[in-house]
Amino acid sequence: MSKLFVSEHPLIHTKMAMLRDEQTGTKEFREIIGEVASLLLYEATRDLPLKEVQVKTPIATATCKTIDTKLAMVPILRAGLGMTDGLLNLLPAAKIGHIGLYRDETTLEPVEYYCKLPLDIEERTVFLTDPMLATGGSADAAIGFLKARGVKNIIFLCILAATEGVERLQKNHPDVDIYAAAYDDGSLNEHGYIVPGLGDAGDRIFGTK
Ligand SMILES: O=P(O)(O)OC[C@H]1O[C@H](OP(=O)(O)OP(=O)(O)O)[C@H](O)[C@@H]1O
Ligand SMILES: O=c1cc[nH]c(=O)[nH]1
Ligand SMILES: [Mg+2]
Repeated sequence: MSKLFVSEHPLIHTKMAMLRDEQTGTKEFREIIGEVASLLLYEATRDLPLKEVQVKTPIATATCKTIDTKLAMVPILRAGLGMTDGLLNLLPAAKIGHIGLYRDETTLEPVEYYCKLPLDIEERTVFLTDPMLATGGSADAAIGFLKARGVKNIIFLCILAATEGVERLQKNHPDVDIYAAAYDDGSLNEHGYIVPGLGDAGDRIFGTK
């Protein structure tokens, strides 16, 4: 079964409290989403492979280590975009793909409207990002697209995960580790929203409601 990492870091706890607060406005919400995404990526890159390199310092040659895999970020539009700048702060050379999905409000099923991925995506370790993992339908479908393109190493990063979504991903994609800044262990409400959650992440990031 895949790993579920849920952060217990005091910085993330504090920022999650601000994200959950209904009084937090768009500017601050967007900034904090980026900060939490960076902190989460720090954890999610911990096990990446390393290679030795020789670096000439002003004094002598040092044996150093650098990441030994090609990387890509793939945000699930639209809300996943809110995490991208935070990730690029740590890995500015990563390639970026986009998968456009929205969740049908009635059926809660994901509807695809866009997909553009780096040509060599199958050679890359892919960080798939979406702030919210609710029913898991959107992440499940996005992982399916990546696998259909031959991607073998996928790590899913989200700000808030719910039990239903985690169980769905672990059942359908046991090879994909999940990194969440927080986890809400309860049922979704009648509209498929995470409880207590943080509301509609896309609307809060982009100020559309
Ligand atoms: O786990 P699920 O039940 O699929 O729900 C999560 C999805 O719902 C939200 O997207 P939404 O459909 O609101 O689109 P948006 O990002 O354009 O706001 C969120 O950003 C996820 O993509
Ligand atoms: O709670 C939820 C569930 C799905 N999408 C969101 O933005 N929030
Ligand atoms: Mg939304």
